[in-house]
Amino acid sequence: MRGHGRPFRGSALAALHRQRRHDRLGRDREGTRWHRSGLRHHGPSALAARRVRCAAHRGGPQGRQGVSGIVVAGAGAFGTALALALCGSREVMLWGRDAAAVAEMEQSRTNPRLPGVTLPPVLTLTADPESLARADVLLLAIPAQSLRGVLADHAGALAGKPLVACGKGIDLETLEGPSAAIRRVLPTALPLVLTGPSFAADIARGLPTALTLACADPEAGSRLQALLATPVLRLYRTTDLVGAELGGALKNVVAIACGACIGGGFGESARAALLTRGFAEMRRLALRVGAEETTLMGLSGLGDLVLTATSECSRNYRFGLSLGRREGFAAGVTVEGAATAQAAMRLGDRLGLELPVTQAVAGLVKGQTDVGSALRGLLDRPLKAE
Ligand SMILES: NC(=O)C1=CN([C@@H]2O[C@H](COP(=O)(O)OP(=O)(O)OC[C@H]3O[C@@H](n4cnc5c(N)ncnc54)[C@H](O)[C@@H]3O)[C@@H](O)[C@H]2O)C=CC1
Ligand SMILES: O=C(CO)COP(=O)(O)O
Repeated sequence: MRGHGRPFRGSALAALHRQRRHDRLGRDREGTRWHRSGLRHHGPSALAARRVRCAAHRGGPQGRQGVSGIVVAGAGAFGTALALALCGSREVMLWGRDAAAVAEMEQSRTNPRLPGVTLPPVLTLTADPESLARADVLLLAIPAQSLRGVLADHAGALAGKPLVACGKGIDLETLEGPSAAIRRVLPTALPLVLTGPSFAADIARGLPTALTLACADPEAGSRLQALLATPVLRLYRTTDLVGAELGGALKNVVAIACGACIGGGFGESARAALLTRGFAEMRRLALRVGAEETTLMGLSGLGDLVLTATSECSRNYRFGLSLGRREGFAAGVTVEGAATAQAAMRLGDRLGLELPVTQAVAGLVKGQTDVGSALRGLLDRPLKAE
């Protein structure tokens, strides 16, 4: 049973201690030490890493004082789902930029982007930017092309804190992922990435989900893992930020290709080929910019690709379907793969990499080609070793 509807009873500290005990057992089995004084990470975000430790110790009392431990920024489908998943046992606030939309959510206790889901009273909603300043840890469920702007607009509130990027895309201007955006705009913050196969609707309903949490500082990563995991939201940690965020970003491009393939009537065998060759491209690009193979093979890469490129619950896949069927697509729906296809193309060009599936998607999105021509272009490529 999930904790929705259970009032927060100031038990965040106790919950955290339980989690840490649990985590310590796991780490002992792995042969690593939990108790370690000092920080391994001595970069500009060392202060933020220290904050993680302090937040872990202060979670309960802070909650009782009404100072939010965790703020989820971005009251769309994913931000709302994450806030719902965490709010049963922790002090969580969901922040949205649009005061009218937040007021409507507060009044109806629903989010139109998550039909059929009720927001429990324990989940606090706000449009007040001051709430960002009071957070110990922030989850940023913001689309990739807006992230840098949000970081800059709220720099004073976010500087020096652990910032968990939950969006999946590559910035069209900088050709960087969310962790680099955080480092670029807020060098004193501690960037983390939360990514992996997870539809907001599934998380919001409390269905079991496993995600990757990436943090360059292993100790801070462990603490955030303990803070953000729930009985049904299982987090695996890695220090490979680049691999985690690129897997999450690039799978959206391949999902558009797979949707277009089915929408155009080219069949499931062709989709399997696109998924596999698309994954080869994801791997080629990600490894070139420093990602680790194991990350690409894990939840944030292959895992999320399999989910997104085969399910009509995915907006990227559905967008691809509409391209294949030559239908329109609803405006205002977040389709990260559209911009990320262009960004990945530019990155590939800069690095001298061949990314034919990405190129086809970029052409489709821009209306420069149709699905039939794009597929023929892929089939006509010179025969080569796999
Ligand atoms: N919906 C899903 O199943 C999942 C989504 N994600 C990722 O999460 C990110 C957000 O997606 P969703 O929440 O689904 O999209 P959404 O379209 O439901 O919501 C996006 C939210 O971002 C907010 N936003 C946009 N620009 C903003 C800005 N400048 N300042 C403040 N807020 C801003 C919007 O107001 C909106 O509330 C995307 O990168 C997506 O790939 C990741 C995993 C699952
Ligand atoms: O990232 C997702 C699933 O892991 C959500 O996919 P869409 O953005 O395509 O809906």
